Amino acid sequence: MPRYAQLVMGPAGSGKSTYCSTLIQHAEAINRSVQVVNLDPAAEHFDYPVMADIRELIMVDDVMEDESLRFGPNGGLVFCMEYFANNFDWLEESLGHVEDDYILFDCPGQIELYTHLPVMRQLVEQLQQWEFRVCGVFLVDSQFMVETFKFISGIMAALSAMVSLEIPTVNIMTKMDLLSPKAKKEIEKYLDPDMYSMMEDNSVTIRSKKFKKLTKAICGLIDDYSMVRFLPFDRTDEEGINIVLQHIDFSIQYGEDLEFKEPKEPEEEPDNTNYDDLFQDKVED
Ligand SMILES: Nc1nc2c(ncn2[C@@H]2O[C@H](COP(=O)(O)OP(=O)(O)OP(=O)(O)O)[C@@H](O)[C@H]2O)c(=O)[nH]1
Ligand SMILES: [Mg+2]
Repeated sequence: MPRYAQLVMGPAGSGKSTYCSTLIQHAEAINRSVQVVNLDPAAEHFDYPVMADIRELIMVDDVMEDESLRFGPNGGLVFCMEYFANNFDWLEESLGHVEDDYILFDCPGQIELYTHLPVMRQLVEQLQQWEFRVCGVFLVDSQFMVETFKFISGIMAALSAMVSLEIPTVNIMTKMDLLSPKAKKEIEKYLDPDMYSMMEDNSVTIRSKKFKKLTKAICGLIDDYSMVRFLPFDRTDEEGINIVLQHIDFSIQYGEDLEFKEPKEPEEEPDNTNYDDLFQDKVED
């Protein structure tokens, strides 16, 4: 039986930990078992119960305080993640071997982890060896997406994660609840973007010919291959959260191998039910 994992990624402060805790609450409400593993060795606050916490293995503060290493916060994080990659047996022990497990991995926000460092890919390969089906969930803050150029750089970040990890990826625009109704309307065009017309709208503001050409080529590439779409995520909207979850479940075929469970019997049957009435057409005299 497979197990299922979401790698929750995205730039610093994009809402990864909030996404995890929102999803945990949603899963509880719909009676589904979902657990979280914190993979951020610099995490200070999160409000979900963890199945495992990388800080039990290594913490950024300890690495930064080490006199022989002398790392700053970013170098310290990279050191921690490399240490983690050399100690996957810690993760294996913490995860145990439960079939049908569904686990969210709350990852750190340093973008270099998803662009050129090998650790996230090594993690994916390791999880796959443990029979996990892994979906990447890439979060981008909607506050930064209301302008075309910010949007293109958000897409490029999501794309580099997709290309370097080679797993199905669902891209999510977070913090939709903070947008005004006008901004919400404005952002709709970014969810399933028509890059060519977006480019046309903004090309007037680009003065350099070469830069215009490059931006056009990038937009064309994104559009031609329909490579990036975003799903809106509003933590106050249960229906929207459900749609996001359905997309992710579909990409890792969650539910296909689950055994059918009998629905719960109602506590008490109404004693005036006449089943013959329900199943037979009544003939009126
Ligand atoms: N209103 C609102 N605030 C949000 C939402 N998601 C995150 N926030 C706020 O944004 C800030 C950062 O959220 P986190 O969930 O900690 O972001 P993160 O991506 O885990 O951050 P790092 O782990 O530091 O990279 C917090 O103050 C959250 O309360 C959201 O959907 N709506
Ligand atoms: Mg976080």
